[in-house]
Amino acid sequence: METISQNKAYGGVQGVYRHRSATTGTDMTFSVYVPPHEEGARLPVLWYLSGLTCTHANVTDKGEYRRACAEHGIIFVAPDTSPRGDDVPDDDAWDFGQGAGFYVDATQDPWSANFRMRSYVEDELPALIAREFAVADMSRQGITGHSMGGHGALTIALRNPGRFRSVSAFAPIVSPLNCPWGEKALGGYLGSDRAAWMPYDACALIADGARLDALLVDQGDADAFLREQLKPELLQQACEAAGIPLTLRMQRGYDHSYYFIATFMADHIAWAAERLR
Ligand SMILES: N[C@@H](CCC(=O)N[C@@H](CS)C(=O)NCC(=O)O)C(=O)O
Repeated sequence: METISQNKAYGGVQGVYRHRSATTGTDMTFSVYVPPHEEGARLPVLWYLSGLTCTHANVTDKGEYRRACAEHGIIFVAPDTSPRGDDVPDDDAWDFGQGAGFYVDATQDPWSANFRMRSYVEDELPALIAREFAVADMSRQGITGHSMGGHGALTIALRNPGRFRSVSAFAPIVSPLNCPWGEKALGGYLGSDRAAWMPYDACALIADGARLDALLVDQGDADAFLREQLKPELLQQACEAAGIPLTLRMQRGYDHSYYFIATFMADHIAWAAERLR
């Protein structure tokens, strides 16, 4: 692992790191904020998965998470959203290819060689964090994310029961089976057999028996993607039918941007802190 930058912030260290990923076959960049702590302390880890077009840098620059992470003693990890590079397949559209990995392991050519973000985020990066950051207590993990990253957070938590004590999301894609972004991405990465998409659909996973202890979702009602892509009512119905306690907060006047995320970031960190103590 190579250190790209380290800056003191709120008494802790905001770092950006790069490593060679065996999973994606590319270099991958991610950011980690380690709050101030006593020597020898072990701190919980909150994963933040980003949305379409993002790298680690969007939330690192605009997410305003460091003050709350320092207050609660939480490590904040932000991976990239896809493999990148001149040798990596891409698409002209902003919602497919590089910057749009959808946290799936692609099975279709030409994507399957590099686009393995499920395995990267579920397996390789957690192992690297555990190895390189002695302060990280991997028995206390939480996960959150935005939009495509909210979809990633929900599906990864639902597929890995017991791993995340805290789950939340900002304006998540809740059912890729039922929105244009999802149909395009999962169709492209996984092929036309929709049964293969099921492990990547939060609502389908819940209908199939997957459970969460609790879930916090913030959604702006002025989000331009709300009605066509995000459809929180589908998650609400799935959670109601399954008895999953969902706190869905429709936030009046907020859009899809990092101004919205930054406004409610401290609430999500407090939500995680309560469950990661
Ligand atoms: N095409 C627009 C819309 C895509 C969009 O809103 N992406 C969200 C995630 S789904 C985002 O966080 N964009 C980057 C940013 O706001 O910093 C863009 O390129 O930003």
